[in-house]
Amino acid sequence: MLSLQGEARFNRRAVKVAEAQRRVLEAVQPLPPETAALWRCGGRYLAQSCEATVDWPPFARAGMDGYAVHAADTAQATAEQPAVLRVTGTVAAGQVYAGTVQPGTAVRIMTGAAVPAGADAVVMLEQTAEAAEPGAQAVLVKAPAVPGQNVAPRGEEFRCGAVIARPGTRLGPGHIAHLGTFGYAEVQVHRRPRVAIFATGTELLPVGAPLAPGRIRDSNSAMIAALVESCGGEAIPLGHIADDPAAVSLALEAALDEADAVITTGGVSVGDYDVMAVIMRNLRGAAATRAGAEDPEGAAHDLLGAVVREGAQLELPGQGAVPRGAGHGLLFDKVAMRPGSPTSAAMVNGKPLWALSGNPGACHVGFELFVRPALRRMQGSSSPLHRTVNARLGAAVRKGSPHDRYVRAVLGERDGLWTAELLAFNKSSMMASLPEANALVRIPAGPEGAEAGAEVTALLLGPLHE
Ligand SMILES: Nc1nc2c(c(=O)[nH]1)N[C@H]1C(S)=C(S)[C@@H](COP(=O)(O)OP(=O)(O)OC[C@H]3O[C@@H](n4cnc5c(N)ncnc54)[C@H](O)[C@@H]3O)O[C@H]1N2
Ligand code: MOO
Ligand SMILES: [Mg+2]
Repeated sequence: MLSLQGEARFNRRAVKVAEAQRRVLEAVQPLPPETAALWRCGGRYLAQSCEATVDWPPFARAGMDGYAVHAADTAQATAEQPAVLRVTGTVAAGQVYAGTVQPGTAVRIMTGAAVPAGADAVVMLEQTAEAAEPGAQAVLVKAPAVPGQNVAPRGEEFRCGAVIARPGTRLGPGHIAHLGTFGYAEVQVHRRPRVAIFATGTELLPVGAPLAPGRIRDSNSAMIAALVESCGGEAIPLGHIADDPAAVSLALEAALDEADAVITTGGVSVGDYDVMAVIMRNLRGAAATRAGAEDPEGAAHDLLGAVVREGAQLELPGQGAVPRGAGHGLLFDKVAMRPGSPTSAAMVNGKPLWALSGNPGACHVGFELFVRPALRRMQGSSSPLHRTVNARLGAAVRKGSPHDRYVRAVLGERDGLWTAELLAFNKSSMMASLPEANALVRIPAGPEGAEAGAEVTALLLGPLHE
């Protein structure tokens, strides 16, 4: 069985969270654009610039059902002494009134219809009455109208040519409404990353299996799939694999062939069976190996295959230069944070590979900090990192830590300020607090934790209204 010898397993160098994020974001590229039907574009990232193709509204539009009038005709109107206007026709939404409204006349009009030429105001139906004389075709206006009343002028909201959405914008329902308005039946959006996911761990069982002594179900794979889908990726679940280097290497190669990115969970620490740690370690030397290789793809293949053939006896080059954005090699294999310190990431032939921790809490944090921003970037996002807010801690944190901690929390508003209540059961190995958390709160490294009311940074995990 695979085993890392001596000191070799301990010389991983921790990088800071921001540096690890920078390395991942520099390494990945937006996927090519594709054409998608507008109604399927919610949550997708624009790969084109979109402009208003007409003034909006495109014509002066009635905002009420009532009568289109000359405001001046109604200046003296009261309930007791209404203005009497001759009604010359009706215009429904979608119709265009052929004539011009002359002084002393009115046209009955419906909400959304084009206000006829000549009229400068719409009087709502409730401020009018039918004329008493039968067949008189007249309306009594009981209140004065002012010019422009209940009329949305042409171009009030958008001028033709104005930019309505830029490349990198994540399309929400509001953007979709604009694009529909301006005739974008199809839109150029970045392709969704196809993300293969597999778990390593001999103890793992499929979710549908009964428990057996010492065994647990692979819940991380499904959690990661949900996380991938929540940021626009397409999850390709590949199941779980025993801690067998040959099997894991093969699965990894198949996953890399099939997908744009791969996420694994488990086996990244220093245990005897932590297979992913060895695979990531072998990618450490990738830059050096590749420089001397005639066939870079072949070299990459060897780097994975070497685990199978040679296990821990590999000749491992030193840390060397990290090939940032270069498309192949380790990005980091330790992060100065809790939980998730063994979280690792690499590029393999231009595709990102994340080896997340097996501990569910650490797996979740690793995804949020290093995978979500990158999947956003692969979709062309112009702001891939989490939105953060400054919040006050609801209660003191008594525990110090040598590294920044990312603690699951519920963020809410108290006395007009964001307040973060840290959740119980938020250790790396725990999952009880996962569903409730709407933020990850950063507790800075230090010997003493933090006081109640201390200002902290909270990374928003999802829309707060959900
Ligand atoms: N001697 C040391 N031991 C450990 C260290 C260390 O520095 N020195 N680091 C600890 C830290 S921190 C973490 S985090 C974990 C990381 O463990 P791995 O990423 O190697 O994960 P595993 O060993 O495979 O599993 C850990 C834990 O999670 C459970 N697990 C694994 N996969 C799944 C899954 N798909 N679904 C649900 N649960 C899963 C697994 O059964 C273990 O209980 O290492 C510490 N150890
Ligand atoms: O770094 Mo580990 O994820 O804390 O427990
Ligand atoms: Mg382990």
